[in-house]
Amino acid sequence: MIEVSDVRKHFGTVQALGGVSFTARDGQITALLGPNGAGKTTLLRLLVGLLKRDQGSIAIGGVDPALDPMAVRANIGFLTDQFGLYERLTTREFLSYFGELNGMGGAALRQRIEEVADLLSMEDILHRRTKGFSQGQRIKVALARSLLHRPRHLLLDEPSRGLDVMSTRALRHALNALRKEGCCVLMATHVMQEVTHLCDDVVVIAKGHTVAQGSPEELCRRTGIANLEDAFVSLVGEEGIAA
Ligand SMILES: Nc1ncnc2c1ncn2[C@@H]1O[C@H](COP(=O)(O)OP(=O)(O)OP(=O)(O)O)[C@@H](O)[C@H]1O
Repeated sequence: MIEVSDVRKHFGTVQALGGVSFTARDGQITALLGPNGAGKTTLLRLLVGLLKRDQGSIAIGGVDPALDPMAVRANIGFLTDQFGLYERLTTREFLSYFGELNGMGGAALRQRIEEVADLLSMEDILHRRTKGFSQGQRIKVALARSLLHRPRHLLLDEPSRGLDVMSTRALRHALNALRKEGCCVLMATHVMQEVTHLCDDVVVIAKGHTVAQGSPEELCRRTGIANLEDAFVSLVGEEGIAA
């Protein structure tokens, strides 16, 4: 479970987060929905301990990433927009390397790489060097890396960008499987269709503040608007859109 309470963060005079609070539960996929500049990436970076908050509290599986970042990272998979691939390595070599960094090895690691490749439908690129990979292939490798150590929490920053229809379906299938295993998935996204079809819960943020939290159906009911995209625009308001 991820618990966030009144988290604030400034970069100099820029307020990135001015008070974000929500809970993301185990066995659920929670969407982080907000206009450009709302603070989604900043929040994810705070959650994994890459940034330090100015104020508020964060607990990932009960642990504060500011106090024990290593314990939190052992329990978290993080997909950012920086994939950090090593282009001279094949996908399998890259995953082996990061598996070993996470204390895995031998037959167990080899088997886990096959499992993750199967989950993400990426068997065809396991033997290839990552140099020249398409955007979708790069995302798959980075996602595979974040899943190798079976994290209980998965943080994804716009995971479906650049994915074709088949890869998007493979991603959805993988996220559904992780949800069934009880994983807590938090996903920043702009794709309303993905939120409607995949997410149990939605946290709406605008200008660094939580605006609403609820299932897609609840948000539609609350706003009296049948379509999630229109409900989102109504919750955020014209002010948030211009942020
Ligand atoms: N390192 C930084 N230095 C200065 N300002 C920053 C920094 N990182 C983020 N910001 C600012 O904080 C605010 C939130 O940015 P953030 O990247 O978290 O938004 P986002 O919701 O992820 O946006 P997008 O959907 O466009 O990716 C923005 O105004 C951004 O310019």
